[in-house]
Amino acid sequence: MANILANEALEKINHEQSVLLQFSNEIAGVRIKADLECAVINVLRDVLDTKLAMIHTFDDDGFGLTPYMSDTSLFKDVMPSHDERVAIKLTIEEPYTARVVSSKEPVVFNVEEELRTTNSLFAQLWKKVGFQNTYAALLRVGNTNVGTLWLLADYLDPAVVKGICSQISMAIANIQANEKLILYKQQLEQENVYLKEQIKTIYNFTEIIGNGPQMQKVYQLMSLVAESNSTVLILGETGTGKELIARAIHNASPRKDKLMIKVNCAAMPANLIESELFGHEKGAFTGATERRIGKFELANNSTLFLDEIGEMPLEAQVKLLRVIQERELERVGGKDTVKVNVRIVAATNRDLEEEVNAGRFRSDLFYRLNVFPILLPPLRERMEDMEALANFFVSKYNKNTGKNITRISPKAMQQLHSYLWPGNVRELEHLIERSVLMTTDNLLREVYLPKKADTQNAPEENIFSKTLEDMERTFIISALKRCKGKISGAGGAAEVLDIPGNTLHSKMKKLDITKADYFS
Ligand SMILES: Nc1ncnc2c1ncn2[C@@H]1O[C@H](COP(=O)(O)OP(=O)(O)OP(=O)(O)O)[C@@H](O)[C@H]1O
Repeated sequence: MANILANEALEKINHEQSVLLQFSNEIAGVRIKADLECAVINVLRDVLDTKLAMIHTFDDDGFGLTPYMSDTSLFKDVMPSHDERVAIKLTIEEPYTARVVSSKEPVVFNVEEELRTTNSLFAQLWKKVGFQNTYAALLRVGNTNVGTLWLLADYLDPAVVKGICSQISMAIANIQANEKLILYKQQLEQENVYLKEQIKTIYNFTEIIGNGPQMQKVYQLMSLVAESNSTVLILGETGTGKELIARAIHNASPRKDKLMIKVNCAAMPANLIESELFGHEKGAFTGATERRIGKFELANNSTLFLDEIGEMPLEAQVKLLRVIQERELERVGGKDTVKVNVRIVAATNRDLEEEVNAGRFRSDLFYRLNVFPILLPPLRERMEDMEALANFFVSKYNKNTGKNITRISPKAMQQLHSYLWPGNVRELEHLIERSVLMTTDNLLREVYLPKKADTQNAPEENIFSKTLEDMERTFIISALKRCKGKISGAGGAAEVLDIPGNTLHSKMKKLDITKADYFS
C-alpha cells in the first residue's frame, strides 16, 4: 500500500514537472504580449484542459487592476466587443480580487456555490463556460504585485497553478520592462533627432555682444527673470537676437541641464501644429503610424521656446492657452491627461497688442504670455555696439574659413555706421561673413552694403510741414551725422546720398550746413 501511494505521489510530481516544463518551453522565449497571450492560451487548453478567463495587471497606483489578456472566445456572447471587456477595470477592493490579493495560495471558487451564494456577474460569466471551478492567484515577482490570474477548469493541481503563476509573472514583468525600454528608446531617438537639428543651428549660446546702455537694460531684465519660472515674452525686430536671449535665459535658469526645446510657430501648417506641440497617439489621424510625443512633453522640466508666437493660428492659440493655464495636456487622439512642468519663453517681431486689436491674437493668451516682456532694441538704435559686433563676427568667420583677418579698415567701419540695418544683427553677420570670404589678406577693407537700402528705411516724417529746402537740409544733416562728419570718399555722406562729393559740398554751402549742425 505504501508503495502504491509513493508511486502515485511520484507520478503526480512527474506530471507536474512535465506540465511546468512544457509551459516554460512555450513561454520562455516570448518577448511581446501578443505572443505570450497565444502561448498561454494554447498551452493551458492543450495540456491542462483549462481556459484563461483573464489576467489583470496592477495599475501604477497599486490599487486599480486593468484587464491585460484573456481568451477572448470565452465571453463573447455576453460581452461581444473587445472594448466592453477591457473596460471592466477592478480595484483591490472588489470582493473576489480582495480574497486573491490577500491569499498566498491560489484560491478556488466553486462556480455553482458562487451562483447560489452571491449570484455575482462573475459567477454568471464563469457558468457560461461550463467548467466547475475558477482558480485565481496573485501574480508576483519578488515583492512586487504584477497582477492576478483567473483560470476556468474542472480540476487543477494547486501546485501546478502556483508554478504557472510564477512563470507568467516573470514573463509579464519582462514584457512590461521591454515595452518601457522601447518607449524610452523612441523618446531618446526623438530627442536625438531634435538635438542634431538644434546643434546645426547653434554656434554659441553664451556670447551676447553689446555693452551699450540699451543692452545693459536687457541684461538687467534677463538676470532678474532667469532663475524664476516666469513666462518671458521677448519682443524685437527680426534678427535682433531674440533666440539668443531666450537661450541665455534658459542657460542661466535652474533648468539649464535639460535641452531647451524650440518650436517655430510660423513654420508649421495649422493642422500639424497641435500634434507638434502636444504629440499624438498611434492612429490619431491618417499618417499617425506611431505614437509621438510633442514638444511640450519633450520640454518637461525644461524651457519651451515658442518662436514667432505672433504667427500662431487662432485655433492653436486656444489649445496653447489651456496648457499654459492647466499645465497639463492631452495628446491628439489620446484620452489620458499628461502633466507637464514647462517654462515658456516666447518671442515675436510683431506688435502683439496690435494683433490683439485686429482679432488675430487672443487677448487672454497675450496676457498670459506678457508676464515679463523684454524689448530688444534694433541695431540702428545701438550703434555703440557696432564695432564690438563686427569684430566678433570677423573672428567667428575667421575660425569658420581658416582666415586671419586682424582689422577692419576705418572706411569699412564707417560704412557699417552709416547704414540703417533693417535686418539688424543677422544682416550684419551675413554681410561680415561675405566680406570675410572676399578678403584675401588680414585687413577687411570693404563691406558690400545693399545699394540705397538705408534711404528706403529712413524713418517717416511729417513732410507736409516742411519746405523742400528744409527737407533737403535735414536729410543731408542726418546723412552727415551717420557718417560721423565724413563728406566724401568711401563711407562718406556723398556716397550714402549717391551724389558726387563736390555736389554735396556746394549743397551744404547753399543750405548753410556747418559742422555745428552735424556734430551736435
Ligand atoms: N547681441 C548679439 N551678439 C552676438 N550675436 C548676435 C547678437 N544678436 C544677434 N546675434 C546673432 O544674429 C543672428 C540672429 O539672431 P536671432 O536668431 O537670435 O534673432 P531673432 O530676433 O530671433 O530673429 P527672428 O525674429 O528672425 O527669429 C544669430 O546668428 C545670432 O547669434
